[in-house]
Amino acid sequence: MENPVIELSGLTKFYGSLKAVDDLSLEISKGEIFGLLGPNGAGKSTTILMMLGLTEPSAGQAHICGFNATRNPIAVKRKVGYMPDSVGFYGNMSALENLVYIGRLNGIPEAEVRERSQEMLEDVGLGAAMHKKTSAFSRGMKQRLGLADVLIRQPEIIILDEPTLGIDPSGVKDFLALIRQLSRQQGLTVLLSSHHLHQVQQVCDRVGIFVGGKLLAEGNIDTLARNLFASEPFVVTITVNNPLSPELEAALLQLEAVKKVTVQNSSVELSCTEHITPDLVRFFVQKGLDITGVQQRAYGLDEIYQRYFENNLNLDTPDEKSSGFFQRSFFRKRKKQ
Ligand SMILES: Nc1ncnc2c1ncn2[C@@H]1O[C@H](COP(=O)(O)OP(=O)(O)OP(=O)(O)O)[C@@H](O)[C@H]1O
Repeated sequence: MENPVIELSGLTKFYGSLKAVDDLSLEISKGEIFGLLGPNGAGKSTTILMMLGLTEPSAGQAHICGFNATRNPIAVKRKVGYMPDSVGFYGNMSALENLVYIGRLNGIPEAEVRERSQEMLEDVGLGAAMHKKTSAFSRGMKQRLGLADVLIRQPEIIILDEPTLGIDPSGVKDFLALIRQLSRQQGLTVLLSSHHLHQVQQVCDRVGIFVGGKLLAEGNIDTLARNLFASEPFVVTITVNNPLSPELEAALLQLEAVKKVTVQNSSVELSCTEHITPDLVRFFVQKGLDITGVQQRAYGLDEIYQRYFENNLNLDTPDEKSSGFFQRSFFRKRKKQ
C-alpha cells in the first residue's frame, strides 16, 4: 500500500480469556476514509484504544505515522485526534470560549488561539453559533464542536468512534459530508467506527467488516460485492403483468448465464453470471409477457453484510451491550428465514 499511516499487524487483545481482538492486520493510507464496521462488542473500541496506546496489545503491533503506539504513545497522541462517541464541554461557556480553552491547553500561542478557534468553528459550520453557550447546543452541534476540538490540534489522522450516535438523519448526512469535505481539503486520514452501515457506505472509501474480534473482510464496496457475489454478480428483477408459468421458469433456467430464478408475485428475480439484461427482456417479450419494469441491482452493504453474517456470525459471542442495527436477534431472525 502507498504511504500507510496506520499499520496494524497481528493486533490481538485478550480480556481474561475473552479474545476481544483477534490477529488484526490492516493498513490505511494517507487521506483515506476507512470505516470500521461491526456490531456491538465486535472489538472496534478495543482496537482504537490499542491504536492510541491507551491499552496494551496482548500480541501484535500498531504503528501510527511510523510510531509504535505502545512504546511511543505521546508521539501518537500528537498525530491523532480522537473523538469519542460522546463529547463533553463546559456548558456555561460559549463554543468559542470552550475551543480557545482547549487550544490553550494544547499549546497554541495566545496570539493565534482565538483566530484559529474562530476559523475552526466556521469550518465545522458553527460560525453563527460560536457565542452561544454549549449547554444550549443540540447533540449534532456538540458533535461539530467535538470535531473542531479534534481539528484545532492539527492532527494527521482523526479517529471518530460512533460519531453520529443520537443525531437526526439530516444532521447525520450533513456531519458525514463535513467529514468528507475536511478530509479531502486537508488530506486528513479518517478512521470511523460505526455500526450504521448506511452511513459508512455514504462516506467511506473503504470498509472493514469486524465481527467477534476478527476482520472478516475489507475493501471498497464494489470489491467486497465482487468477491462475495462472484458466482452470480448480476441480478435483474423483471416485473410482468402476467403470472410466470413453471414452464417459462424452467426455460429461463435453461439459459446458460442464468443460475437462479426467484418468482414473487409479479416480479421475477434472475441471478446471472453475465450481464444479459437485453437477452432476458427479449426472452420475456418473445414469450408474450408484458414487462412493466426492469431493474438491475448493484450490491450494497446490506447484502454484503448479510452474506458475511450468514456465513460467519458466531451466535455465542458474549456481550449484548446495546440495541442497534446489528442486534443479534435481528440476525437470528434472518438466519432462520
Ligand atoms: N475493559 C474490558 N474488560 C473486559 N472486557 C472488555 C473490556 N472492554 C471491552 N471488553 C469486551 O471486549 C469485547 C469487545 O468490546 P469493544 O468495546 O471493543 O467492542 P465494540 O465493537 O467497540 O462495541 P460497541 O460498538 O458496543 O462499542 C466485548 O466482548 C467487550 O465486552
